[in-house]
Amino acid sequence: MKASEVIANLQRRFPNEPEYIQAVSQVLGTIEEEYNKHPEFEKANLIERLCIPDRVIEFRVSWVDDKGNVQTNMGYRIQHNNVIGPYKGGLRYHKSVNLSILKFLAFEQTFKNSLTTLPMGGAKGGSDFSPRGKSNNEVMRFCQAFMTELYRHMGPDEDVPAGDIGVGGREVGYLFGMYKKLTHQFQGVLTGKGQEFGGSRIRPEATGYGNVYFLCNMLATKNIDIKGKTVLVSGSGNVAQYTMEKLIELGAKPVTCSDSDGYIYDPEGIDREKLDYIMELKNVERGRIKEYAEKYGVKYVEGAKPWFEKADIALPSATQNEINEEAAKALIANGVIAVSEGANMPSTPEAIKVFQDAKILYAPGKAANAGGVAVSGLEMSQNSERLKWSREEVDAKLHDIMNDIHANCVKYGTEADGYVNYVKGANVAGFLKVAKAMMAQGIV
Ligand SMILES: NC(=O)C1=CN([C@@H]2O[C@H](COP(=O)(O)OP(=O)(O)OC[C@H]3O[C@@H](n4cnc5c(N)ncnc54)[C@H](O)[C@@H]3O)[C@@H](O)[C@H]2O)C=CC1
Ligand SMILES: O=C(O)CCC(=O)C(=O)O
Repeated sequence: MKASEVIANLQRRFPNEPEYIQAVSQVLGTIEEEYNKHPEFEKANLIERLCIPDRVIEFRVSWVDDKGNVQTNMGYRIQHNNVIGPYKGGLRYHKSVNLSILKFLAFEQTFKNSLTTLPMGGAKGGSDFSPRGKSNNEVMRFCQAFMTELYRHMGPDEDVPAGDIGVGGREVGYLFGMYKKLTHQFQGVLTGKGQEFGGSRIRPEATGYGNVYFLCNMLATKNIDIKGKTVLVSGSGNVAQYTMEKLIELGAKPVTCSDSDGYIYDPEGIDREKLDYIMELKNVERGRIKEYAEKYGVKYVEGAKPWFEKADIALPSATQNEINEEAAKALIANGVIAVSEGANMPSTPEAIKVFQDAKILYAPGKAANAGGVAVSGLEMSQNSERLKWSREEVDAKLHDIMNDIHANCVKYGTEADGYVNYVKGANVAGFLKVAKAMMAQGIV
């Protein structure tokens, strides 16, 4: 396989899908050498079958807003690969959602899920519907309309969606209710469910906690303690909130967080009380992060990202391509020692190069944020056995999984000079498991 030729071919076939091509390019560039050690892969044209999703489902969603107007949105589900388990991955509701973004996310999910050690294939879905500014009733009607199409493609052994940007506990609840109504089945077909109806303990916390556990593993390779470190966090949604919670618990100091309008900088640190305020503001009142700055009298920067502030560590937890080359250079110039991605693909290829050239600790999302889907996998296990595990049990398993992913990155990513290329490590480890399963299952 020649990575550049495969990428050029995909670019020709999918000319309007830049995020998808970006994600594929990142992976192919790092697995090429390993792939070419296996002539049987090339003979089976494994790479093309792995890059192109198994299935793309696209549908119209019609719903009625509070004023009685009929609205339409697009709905999608990308079932990327199910060789190691049922399709699994979140749903994103955001006005920017399109095929390119969902195809990149589904592709990444396949490798991420492989890394978790659990039997889950990769998928992603969502809609260009934005819950922002909508009433609860509008969100409910939209979720119900979305499910009237999606339910045909789901099942506990077929495809198990969950949350992502714009889809949290509220949306998962409405989606689950409609699935149950349509099918008469109470099944583990969605994860991130409420604690009262089959949700796993620690699932809401898992992505953020898992990212901090992964970060601690990276720091440990340099004998660095997280205690006392200042941290730039972006986003203020699910991942950002529980990232900050774990940082505070471990004695680190988050000093920024953001939303799509801007970021706040609190040099004293966001403590437990201030985090409770953010959770209330974002999860209940659905307000803007600017209000934090007004309440606590700190700096708010409109229309900007937090990467130009000084800190020891950066944990991007908002969205794709939120750190560009210029921001990466600023982070390095300001002395950042580690970047660990809570979001999916938040760093551009140019930014990643800056981090790796500077030889800082840098973890890609598919390794560092895999704790969320891992606990989703544990939720599926609990649903299957009709049991609910304790917080301690789930957290211990999450710890083990993040340790295992870190060890695999070190195994496959350590370079001749001892530097751990976590991108290569994660991609090769994730790839090998999927590739071996594909070979065993024939050309299907
Ligand atoms: N929820 C989960 O379990 C997992 C989420 N992720 C990734 O983490 C990231 C955040 O997801 P969640 O916290 O679940 O979503 P969320 O909807 O709870 O929060 C998203 C946050 O990002 C901000 N944001 C969204 N688009 C933005 C933009 N264009 N510019 C600046 N800020 C923007 C929002 O204002 C919000 O604060 C996404 O990249 C998602 O794919 C990754 C693994 C699992
Ligand atoms: O929990 C899940 O199934 C999906 C999580 C997710 O969307 C992600 O890992 O990006």
